[in-house]
Formats: sequence, C-alpha cells, structure tokens
Amino acid sequence: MNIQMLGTGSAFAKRYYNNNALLFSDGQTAMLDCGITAPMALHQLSKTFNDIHALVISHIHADHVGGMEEFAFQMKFVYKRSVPLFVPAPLIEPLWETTLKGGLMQEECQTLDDYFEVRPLLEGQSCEILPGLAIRPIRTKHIAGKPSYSYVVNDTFFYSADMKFDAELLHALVAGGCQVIFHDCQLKPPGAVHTTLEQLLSLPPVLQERIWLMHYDDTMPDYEGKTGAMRFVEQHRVYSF
Ligand SMILES: Nc1ccn([C@@H]2O[C@@H]3COP(=O)(O)O[C@H]3[C@H]2O)c(=O)n1
Ligand SMILES: [Zn+2]
Ligand SMILES: [Zn+2]
Repeated sequence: MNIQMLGTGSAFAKRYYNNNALLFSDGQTAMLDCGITAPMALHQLSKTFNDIHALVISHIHADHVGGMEEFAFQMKFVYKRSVPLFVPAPLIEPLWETTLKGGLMQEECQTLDDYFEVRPLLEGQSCEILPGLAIRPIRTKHIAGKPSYSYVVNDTFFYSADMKFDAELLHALVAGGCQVIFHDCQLKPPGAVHTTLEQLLSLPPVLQERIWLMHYDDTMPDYEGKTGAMRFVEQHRVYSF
C-alpha cells in the first residue's frame, strides 16, 4: 500500500494544509478525508477529483470534510459519475443534514445518495474499498458527543485521524500485527481533543519506532529532533508500507 498526504497540518495550520491522505492500490486511488484545502492540494499534485475512485471519511470537522461540497458538485456536474463514499454508519445522517445539505440540496438532488454511492461502514468490520485495500473503522475518542473514527488499513497500518491519546489501543494494535502508525500530534499541551507529543513520547521506543506524526501545527520545524524515535510525515511524499 502506498500513501501520500495531501496535507499534514492541524485544523488551523497555514503551512501544511489539512490532514488528508491519498491511498494507492492496484492502480486506483482512495481519498481519506476531504478537508477545506483538499481541492487545492489535489490541484498542486496535478490531480482532479476525477482521479479518485473512493472517498473515506473519519469525522465531521471542516479540515476532514470541508472539501466535500466541491467534490460532490464536480463529480455530479463536471465528471458525471458517482464515487463510492465509505462512511461509518452513524456519520451518514449528520454528514448530510448538518454539513452538506445546505450547499448541495436542490430540486433534483435531495439526498447524499444523489451525489455519492454511499457505503456504510460498521465498526470493527473490514471493508475492501479498492482492490487490495481493506479498511476497518475503530471508533476513537476525539470530541465528547461527536462520533469519530480511526482506520486500520490492510491489518498492518493504523491511521488515527483525530483522536485523544489511547496507549492501550496503540499497544493492542502493535500486538495484533500493526507495523506502522500515522498519528495526529498536537505539539503543545494541553491535548483537549488530540494526542500531544508529550503523551506519545511516554510510549516505549518499540512503539515510537512505528509512529509517524501528522496533523501538526505550523511550529513543526521547532520540534525536529525532539520527537524521540518518531518521525514527521511530510506533505506530498509517497510512503510505501
Ligand atoms: N471542543 C473542541 C472542539 C474543537 N477544538 C479545536 O477545533 C479544531 C477542529 O478540528 P480538529 O482538527 O478536530 O482540531 C480541533 C481543535 O483544534 C477544540 O480545541 N476543542
Ligand atoms: Zn482535524
Ligand atoms: Zn477533528
């Protein structure tokens, strides 16, 4: 599996774009989250939404879904095809009712299904989203009262999206065969809704070696060399795992 980040920044970062990813498998591309900066980030890679074969969503914050209105309109009215949208079941209704409906609803388009082939994901159940690429959602803690999901990819790769520190989960993932972890990282405490660098540094080196840090703010360069055995994920670099 190859992964390339469209952006690696926190919600308010201005240098690194929103923390969204492209996953490549068997000549096809899945997008994992589609934030406000996703359309521009794709453009900078000389890609369009027509290059995307599947979209996956982690939770409803603008840095993860804010680019979906353009995605939907472009597929419907420019490229005239429907992309499979893989969404954890509890997010489907709020994604339409609280985020997308205002811009996308019109006489002939009244539901999310008018724009995407909606495929509900069930927690803990693996789903093949592209040939050779299976994802398994895990509900993780982020904001109280707001469902949010991390993903295990092909049983060996963990993508936190946005989550509070959960050392027990990280230990269990590695014990279960997870080789690589892309984890959100709030550089400065307190970590009210994200995992902080300080918390990740409390993990043993054997775990840290597998962790790559993403969703960081614009001060990231100040932390080079201060992340233990963990490395920063770089925007646009293609990683093969
Ligand atoms: N209860 C909350 C809710 C949100 N936030 C900030 O807003 C951002 C939304 O995107 P995010 O990437 O989840 O990070 C959130 C916090 O920075 C926050 O700090 N506390
Ligand atoms: Zn975020
Ligand atoms: Zn969030």
